[in-house]
Amino acid sequence: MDDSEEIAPAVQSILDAARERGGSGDRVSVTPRSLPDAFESASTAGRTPVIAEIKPTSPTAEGERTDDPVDLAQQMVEGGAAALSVLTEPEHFGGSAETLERVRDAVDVPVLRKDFILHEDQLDVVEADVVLLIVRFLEADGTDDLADLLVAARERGFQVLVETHTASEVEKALEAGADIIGVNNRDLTELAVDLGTFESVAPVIPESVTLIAESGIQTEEDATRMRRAGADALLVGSAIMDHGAATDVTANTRRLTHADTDAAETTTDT
Ligand SMILES: O=P(O)(O)OC[C@@H](O)[C@@H](O)c1c[nH]c2ccccc12
Repeated sequence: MDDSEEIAPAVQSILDAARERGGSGDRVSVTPRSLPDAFESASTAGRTPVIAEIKPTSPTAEGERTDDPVDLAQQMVEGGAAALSVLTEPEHFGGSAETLERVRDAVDVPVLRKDFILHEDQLDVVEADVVLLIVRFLEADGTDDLADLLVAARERGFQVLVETHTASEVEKALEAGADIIGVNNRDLTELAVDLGTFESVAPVIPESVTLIAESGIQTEEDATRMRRAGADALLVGSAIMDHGAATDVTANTRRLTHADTDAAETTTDT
């Protein structure tokens, strides 16, 4: 499938840059901190499982946060984040592998490496507990196959979050053997966010899969809405980082980790 004409120009530019990046050459081998266990212990402790994302900037953000990512990470954990996500994409998100390394050294929670991995050697950049593979971007010519990359990532010890946006992408993720699936509420063709995306896609995903609602979650109501629709965890960036403003990251995180934790169970009763 050739989607190059449909993808937003900002996203195309991210992909073009990603194609150029290689790995370090040395094969990474990691002993990961379990993501499902981290969600489980947050739930047991009465918190909504949240992956808080360190994203200094992005094509849709206004401004850039320049404070120390390690400080931000500690504030997120203090606010009850079950896991962290760190952008390592340098050109459009202000990320780096070094940032992820420093953050992972400073906290005990699992850390997701957020990047645009298109080839196996791009897995060999930095140790992380989880890596992201985006179904949509692995359909283009010249990229590795999703199923092969999933195996390659697991061989290195990584857990894998497979990102989807539609039911047919979920189908592909399941066929490839994904056991942690994210549904991105942000549409990569227009960069518009619609929380209805998660609600419409979630029902096709089996119970056995760890299911994550990604993007566009701003308020406690949004968090509750995603939990009611079946999210085991929420991936939140902008609402916690609050780009451009020196707001309280701990309080921003706490607001969402203390959103209605009964919401996920409520649906199973009805
Ligand atoms: O800032 P938000 O709307 O809370 O979104 C976080 C996260 O879901 C988003 O950054 C994201 C989802 N998938 C991605 C893939 C690459 C880079 C970034 C992303």
